[in-house]
Amino acid sequence: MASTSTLPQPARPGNPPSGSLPPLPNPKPRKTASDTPRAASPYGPSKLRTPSSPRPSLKSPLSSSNSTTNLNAARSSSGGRPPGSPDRSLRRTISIASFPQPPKAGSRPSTASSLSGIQAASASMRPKRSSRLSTGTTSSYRSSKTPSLLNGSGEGKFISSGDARDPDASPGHSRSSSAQGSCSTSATTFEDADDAHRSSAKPKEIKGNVIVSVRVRPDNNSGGETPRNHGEWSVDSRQSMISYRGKEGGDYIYDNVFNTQENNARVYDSAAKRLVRRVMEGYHGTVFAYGMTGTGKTFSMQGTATSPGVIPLAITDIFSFIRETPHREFLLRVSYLEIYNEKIHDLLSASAAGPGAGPQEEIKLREDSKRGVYATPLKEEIVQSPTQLLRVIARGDHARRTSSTQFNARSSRSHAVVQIVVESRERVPPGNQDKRSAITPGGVRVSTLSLIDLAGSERAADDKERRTEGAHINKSLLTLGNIISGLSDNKDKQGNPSDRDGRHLPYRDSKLTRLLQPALSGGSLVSILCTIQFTSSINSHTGETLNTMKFAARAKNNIVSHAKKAEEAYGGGGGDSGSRVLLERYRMEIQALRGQLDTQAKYQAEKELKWDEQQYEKEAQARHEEQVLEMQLARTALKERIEHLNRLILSSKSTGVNTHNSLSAFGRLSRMSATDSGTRSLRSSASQSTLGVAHSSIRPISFMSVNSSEPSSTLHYPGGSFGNEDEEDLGEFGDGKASLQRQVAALQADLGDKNRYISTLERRLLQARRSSHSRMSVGPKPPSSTISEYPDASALIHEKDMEINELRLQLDDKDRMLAALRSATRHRDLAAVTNESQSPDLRGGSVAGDSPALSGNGFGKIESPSKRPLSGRSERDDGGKKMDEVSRMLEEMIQGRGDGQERRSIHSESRRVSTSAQVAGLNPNAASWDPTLSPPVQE
Ligand SMILES: Nc1ncnc2c1ncn2[C@@H]1O[C@H](COP(=O)(O)OP(=O)(O)OP(=O)(O)O)[C@@H](O)[C@H]1O
Repeated sequence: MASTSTLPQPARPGNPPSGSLPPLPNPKPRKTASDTPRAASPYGPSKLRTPSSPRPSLKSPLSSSNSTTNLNAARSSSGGRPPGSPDRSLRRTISIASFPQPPKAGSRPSTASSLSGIQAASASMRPKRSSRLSTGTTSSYRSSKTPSLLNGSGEGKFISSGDARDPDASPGHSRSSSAQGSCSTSATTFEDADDAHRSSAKPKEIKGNVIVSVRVRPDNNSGGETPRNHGEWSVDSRQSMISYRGKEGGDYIYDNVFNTQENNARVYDSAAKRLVRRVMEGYHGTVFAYGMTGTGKTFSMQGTATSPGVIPLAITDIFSFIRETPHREFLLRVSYLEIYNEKIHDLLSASAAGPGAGPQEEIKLREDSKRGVYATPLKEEIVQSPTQLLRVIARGDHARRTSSTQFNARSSRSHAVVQIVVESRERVPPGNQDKRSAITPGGVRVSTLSLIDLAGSERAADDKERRTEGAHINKSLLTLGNIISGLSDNKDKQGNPSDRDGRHLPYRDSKLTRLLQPALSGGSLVSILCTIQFTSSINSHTGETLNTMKFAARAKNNIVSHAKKAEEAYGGGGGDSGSRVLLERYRMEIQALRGQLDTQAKYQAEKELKWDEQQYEKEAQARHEEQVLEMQLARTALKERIEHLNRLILSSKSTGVNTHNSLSAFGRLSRMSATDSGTRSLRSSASQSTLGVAHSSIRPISFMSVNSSEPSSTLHYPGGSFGNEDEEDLGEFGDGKASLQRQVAALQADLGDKNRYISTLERRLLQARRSSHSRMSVGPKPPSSTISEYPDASALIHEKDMEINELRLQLDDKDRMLAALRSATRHRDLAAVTNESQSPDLRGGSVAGDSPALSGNGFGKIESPSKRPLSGRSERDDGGKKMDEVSRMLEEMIQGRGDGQERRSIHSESRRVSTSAQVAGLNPNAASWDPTLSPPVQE
C-alpha cells in the first residue's frame, strides 16, 4: 500500500518510565459474583477473578479442574445466567449478539455467552477453530451461538486451561495482508450479519458494545521475547488474561490481551475491525489508545509502513465496505485535531501546516442534541480514496506536537483525534438516476468514527515545558479515569448521567473528557486499547502498569454503550444536522443544478430561437430599408425626371399654358424671381408664337402695348394684368438688348439648376452604388416590387450615367446657346446700327401687323405700314438674315449635338419645338422670340 509510506514510522526504542504515574481513581474493590451482581459470572462466584481483586494466592487460575467445576456449576445453577445478574449485564448481553464476531477462532471464553442466555454448556463447548480466520469458520462461530468476546461481565473471567486459545487462532502474521486479504474475509462474514440485520423488520438495538484490550509492548532488553512470566507478571493472550503476582495482584482478564508478538493487524482485527464496520452501517464508534508514555499507543494507532496500525487499517476497511455495499452511496469527510495544553488545534488547517503560519482561530467545543459535543470551527476534508484519506491524516500527523522525553524519543505531547464522518444513503436505482420524478432516495445516515491517540501519562519531567505538557496530559487522563470510574447508569434530576452517588460527571474538567463525552456516556461503540510494557530493568514501572490495567478494567466494567444506528436525516429538513448532511445537501444541490441546467438549456434554446428570429427580422429590416432606399432613389430619380420633363414640357407647351396665365403652375418658372418676370413674359410670348395658339389675339398684346400709341392697340388679353406686365417688359426690351441679356440670365439660372440637378443625381448615384454593393455583399435578396422596376442595379446606374452624360451635353449645348445668343445680340446690334445709319426712316418705321415680335425684340420703333418705306424692308431683311444666320447656327449646333445621340422623343420634341421657337423668335415675321423658353435640350 503505497499510501502507508506517508505514515509516520515510529522507530524509537524507549524504555518505559520507571517513576510512578498519577494514580488512577481507586477501582472499586474487587467484587466476586457473590457480592456484586455486575461481577457475576456464569462460571461461578468462587473462582471468578477480577482484574483488580487481590489474588488469594499466586496459584494460577488457569486450572482446568477448577474451571471445569465452575463452568458446570454455573451451568447448573442458572442456566447460563448468573444468579442475580444485574440489568446492566443483561443489557450488554442483548447487544452482544448484534455485534459481529471477530474473525478469529472461537477459542475465547466469553461471559457474554452465558449472560445472553446461552447455556454454560455452550460456553464449555466453545468450538475450536479449525482454520484461520476463514469466512466459514466465522459463520459457524456465529451460527453455533458461540458467544461474543465482547463486553462480558468485565469483572474477569475464569478460564479453563483446557479451553486455551489455539495459538494458531490469531497468528501474528495472519493479518499480514489484512488490508487486502483477511479484511475481505471478515467482511464477508459481517455482510451476512448485515443482511440478516437488514432483513429484520425491526432492527436490533446494539447496546453495551465496549471492547477493552490490553497490548503488551515488547521489552527491548528481552530481545523481542514475550516476557510470559516476566517477574511478577504473566501474560496469557489466549486467555486474554494478565496476571500479577505482586501486591494488589490478581488476574486481569479483558476482551483481548495482545502479547508482544502480536502485530498491529492482529490488534486491529480483534479490537477495531467490527467497530469500524458498524460505523459504516450507521453507528458511532470510538477507538482510543491509553497508556503510559512510550508503551506503543502511537505505534498501535498509526503503525508503520510495514505494519500499519488501527487508523490505516480502518481506512482500508472503510473503503472495502463501500466497495462491498453497492446498494448504498457514501460520502466521507475527515477532520483531525489535537488537544495540547488544554487547547484544541486543527491539524488540517493551513495554519497548522507550517511554522510560519499565522495564529489559529481558537477552536471551541460546542454541544447540540444531534451532534453531541463537537469542535468548531474545524476543517473537514472530503475524501474519495484510501490514499487520499491516508494522506490527509499523515498531514495531520506531521503537524502534531511531539517531543523527546525521557521515555520516548518522539513522544506525542497531545491527544490526537481523527474523526471520520460517514454519510450513507440508499442508492437510487441506476435507471432512475436521471429522472427527478423517480424514486427519491432515502434519508442520509451519518455516523462518526473517532480514532484517538492519547498522550501518554508520565512522571514529572525536568524540562519546564515538558513538565507543563505533562501536567496537562496527566490532568486530562486523571479526569478521564475519574469519569470512567464514576460511570453508571444513574442519572441526575436533569437527566444527565451521574455517578452512583448522583453527582454529575466532571466531563467539563478537561477538553479530552468533554470531547469523549458522547462516547463515554453511551452514544457510541467503544474500543479501548491499553498499552503496557514490562521491563526487566530496576526502573520497572509496575505502578503505572497496574494503573493502566485498572483503568482498562474500570472501562470494561463501567462504560455502557447504548449506541443506536443513526437515524436517517433529510437535508431539506433544516436544522444543523440536516444542513451538515453533505450527501443530502449535495443531492439537493445536484438536483437544483440539474434544474438550473434544464432551465438554462431551455432559455438558451429560446434565446437562440429569438436570436434567429431577430436576425431574420434584422435582415428583413435591412432588406426593407434597402428597398425603401431604392424606392426613394427611384422615386427621387423619377421625380427629378418628371420635374425635368415638366420643365421641358413647360418650355415646349408654355404657349398653351401662358394663354391661361398660369405660369405658376409650371413650377420651375414660378420660382423665378421678380426680376425674371420679364423673361417669363418673354417665354410666354415665345410659346404663344411657337405653338400658334390664338396667335392673332396675342400678337397685339405685346405689340400694341409697347409700340402702338393708339388706344385701340391696347388690346385685350384675357388675363389683363399679364398684358400689363408684358407691356412693362416690352418697355424694358425696347432695344432688344435687354431681352437677350435676360435670356442669358435665364439660361444661366437654368444652368445653375441643371448643375444642382446633376449633383443631386450624382449623389443619388453614389448612394445607389453603395446600396448595390451592400446588397450584393449580403447576398441575393428576394425580388421586390421596387426592384422589379429596376431589376438590375447596374442598369439603373447605367441609366443614371447616361442621364448625367446627357445633362452634361445639355450644359455644353447651353454654353453654345449662350455663345450663339451673344453672337446674335452682337449681330442684331450691328444691324440696328447699320439701319440707323443707312435708313433713318426705317428706324422710326414699322410694319404693322407684319411682325410685332420684331418690334418686341427691339428692332426699332414700329411704325404703321403706311409710313414704312420700301427700303426699310431690305434693311430689315438684312437684319433678318443675320438673325436667320444666328438661328441657323443654333440649329446646326443643336442638330450637331443631337446627331449621333439617342434622344428621347420628348427631348427631341422639345428641342424641335424650342428650335422652332428660337427660329420664330429670330424671325422678324414671328410673333415673338424667347430663347430662354426653348433650351435646345433640357435633359
Ligand atoms: N508492539 C510494539 N512492537 C515494536 N515496537 C513497538 C511496539 N510498541 C511500541 N513500539 C516502539 O516503542 C516506541 C514508543 O512507541 P510509541 O511512540 O508508540 O509510544 P507511545 O505510547 O505513543 O508514547 P507517547 O505517549 O510518549 O507518545 C516506538 O519506537 C515504537 O516503535
